[in-house]
Amino acid sequence: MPPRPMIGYDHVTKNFGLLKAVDDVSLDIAEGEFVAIVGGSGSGKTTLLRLANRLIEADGGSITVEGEDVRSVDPVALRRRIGYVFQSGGLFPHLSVADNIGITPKLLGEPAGAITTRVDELLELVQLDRGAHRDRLPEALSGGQRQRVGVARALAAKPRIVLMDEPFGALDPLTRDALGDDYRSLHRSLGLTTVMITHDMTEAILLADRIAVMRAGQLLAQGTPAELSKSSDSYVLELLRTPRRQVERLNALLPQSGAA
Ligand SMILES: Nc1ncnc2c1ncn2[C@@H]1O[C@H](COP(=O)(O)OP(=O)(O)OP(=O)(O)O)[C@@H](O)[C@H]1O
Repeated sequence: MPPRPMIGYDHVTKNFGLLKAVDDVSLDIAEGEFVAIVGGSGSGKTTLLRLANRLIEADGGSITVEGEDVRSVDPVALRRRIGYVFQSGGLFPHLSVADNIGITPKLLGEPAGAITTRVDELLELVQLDRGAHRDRLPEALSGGQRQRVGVARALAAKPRIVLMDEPFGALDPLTRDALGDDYRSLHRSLGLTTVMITHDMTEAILLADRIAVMRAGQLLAQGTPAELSKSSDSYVLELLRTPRRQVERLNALLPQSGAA
């Protein structure tokens, strides 16, 4: 028998009025896996992600998290078990970095001393200097620093699963690369299961073990980049060709030596 998935979508459907935002999607995400969801704007990626922690309720099919049907789990309890990183950080503007990171442990009733220790551990984990950052407000951080705080906050309640909605999309390419690599290391060292939405196929190929391609609410294809490259679907092949075409154009434009 195959091991039980950490997240299992079984023929899941979500409608908004007449629109099928998620249309009969089945997808299993194994423990420890890093899965990227790619697809055009409006293809249902965010809806699919939010169905897992019941920020949105499904109309049909079923979803399990760690083997439990999410409908049988209290939504607030479920969300504390699943870290969520928003595109823009989603930090509370009036709370300091430390209070943003510590908000879930505080809601869980942990003692103040334990929260302080946890916040400091998390700042170190996401490579932010404690002294310089713990008391700042989000407005006094760069975009990359805000996303690091967003990751720290998502990890505060020690979740086994992290969902990320375009976490690095709004960052400059160097910061984006660094943060992606750092998060990938955390994913591995903490034994997380991660589902990340991205518009960037290169990022998906470099960071994820497996890629799920959405189009018009449907899951068009899923697999490793090598498996997807054998797809018979022209949209999937086109998505996969994009990074290679960019490299070819770059190679043609940049001199080979000194380009690194
Ligand atoms: N609360 C809602 N009410 C009505 N329609 C919605 C709602 N949320 C999403 N939709 C619609 O469902 C479809 C899928 O939206 P979703 O946000 O899941 O797409 P996406 O692939 O994440 O898009 P993007 O990449 O632009 O964020 C879109 O057509 C969107 O307009």
